[in-house]
Amino acid sequence: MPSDAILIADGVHRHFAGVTAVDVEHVEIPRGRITALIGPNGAGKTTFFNLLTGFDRPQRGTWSFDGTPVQGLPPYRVARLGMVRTFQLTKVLGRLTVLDNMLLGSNRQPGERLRNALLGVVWKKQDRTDRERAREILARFKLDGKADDYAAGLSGGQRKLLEMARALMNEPTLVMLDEPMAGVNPALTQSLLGHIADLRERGMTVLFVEHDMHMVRNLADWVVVMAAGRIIAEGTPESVLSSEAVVDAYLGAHHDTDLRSLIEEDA
Ligand SMILES: Nc1ncnc2c1ncn2[C@@H]1O[C@H](COP(=O)(O)OP(=O)(O)OP(=O)(O)O)[C@@H](O)[C@H]1O
Repeated sequence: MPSDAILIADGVHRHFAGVTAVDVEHVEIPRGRITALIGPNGAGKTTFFNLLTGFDRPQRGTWSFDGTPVQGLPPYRVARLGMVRTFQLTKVLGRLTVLDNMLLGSNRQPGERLRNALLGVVWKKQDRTDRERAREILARFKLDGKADDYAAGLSGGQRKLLEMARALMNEPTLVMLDEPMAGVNPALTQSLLGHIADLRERGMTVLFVEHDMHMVRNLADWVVVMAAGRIIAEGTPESVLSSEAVVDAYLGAHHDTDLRSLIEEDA
């Protein structure tokens, strides 16, 4: 599918003391689409996310985002280019308010904030713009009523929503979500699905890691499968989920998602 790729990675290799975590020869993520990165536990999905976004360094490999080489850049510079990610375990700060968590997502650096604070009027204008944007996004995620509450009081699902909302403060073009549904109760699942689909409607590209095959089926335009660090298959959800290699990769790892029954459901 990727005739127009927003992210292209080549020869990315990361090992930890003899264990190969990531060994990706080549992968492309299509622009403006939702791509699911799936694979059994320990396949290397989170490590690959960490490498791409500068939170970890590979032993070798190159990748580019929107034509710009990104390898070697620290996370904040990757984010400034428009490539943002969320974490499997949310990094929401409980002792800050929901609104302050959002302001931390703004791509202004603390130093920049300080410098601008000394400039008075300029800072006030930028701060007001950031706050307006934060409230606007919170309203979209139905968290505006909680803007002044401590984030510690949010449920697990609301934290996931807040983390996604915060990622949007940077006006990203690529949003990478690491297991957005993990720990989310069924009441919020539908709303999260809607928010992810909405990102695509707004022209963003989404790459998400997920174990829930119903979600992959419902949401993804394209699926990339990892096993033992390598990309073993890619294609549309229908073709990938009926591939024997994919089923073997999951069942071989005794994965809890019963892919075989999902496939039989379709037959
Ligand atoms: N910091 C680390 N030190 C040592 N080994 C690591 C480290 N991070 C990851 N690994 C190893 O790398 C491999 C890939 O792990 P990773 O967490 O990327 O897989 P994953 O596909 O995200 O798994 P899951 O679906 O369970 O989150 C595993 O064997 C893991 O034990």
